Amino acid sequence: MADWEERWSKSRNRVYYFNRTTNESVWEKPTGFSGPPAAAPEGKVRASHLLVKHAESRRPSSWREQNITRSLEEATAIIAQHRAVISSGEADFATLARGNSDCSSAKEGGDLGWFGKNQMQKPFEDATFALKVGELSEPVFSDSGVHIILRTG
Ligand SMILES: O=C(O)CN(Cc1ccccc1)C(=O)c1nc(-c2ccccc2)[nH]c1C(=O)O
Repeated sequence: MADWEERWSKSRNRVYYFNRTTNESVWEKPTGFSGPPAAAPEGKVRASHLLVKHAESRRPSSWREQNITRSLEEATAIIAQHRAVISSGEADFATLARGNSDCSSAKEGGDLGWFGKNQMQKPFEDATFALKVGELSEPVFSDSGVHIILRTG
């Protein structure tokens, strides 16, 4: 198990796991993986996010809810509540994102992998690049909805 290492797939723009002993590559994190994180690709950051959509979102629909009607104000209050729970250590980011994020990345605990400039919406990019690794953003507003972002790499 200790032979696994995290690597970066440029073609798929996401991490994968390589076993140095068996030369096997897998997309899913092997259970018990505790190797060093992939080295940061030049000029890129890694982040997870929790997205709460609202009626004015560009696409007010998600895996969680077919037709999202909450208001921007309600979404902001929900995001603030999630932020408080994460900041208090009551729940971990990935667990909360997995169950509550309106983004398809919820399935990965909110992980978006590594990305560089000009890949994400500007408010999202600016907020992420302003974070230190391990830091949690304030609520961020984009065309998708309201986010909290955890910079992880
Ligand atoms: O799917 C759409 O038409 C609207 N989008 C994607 C989107 C939203 C704005 C601009 C470009 C693409 C979203 O609503 C969306 N945005 C995100 C997103 C936003 C910022 C960073 C990462 C993901 N996820 C989703 C999603 O459904 O899963």
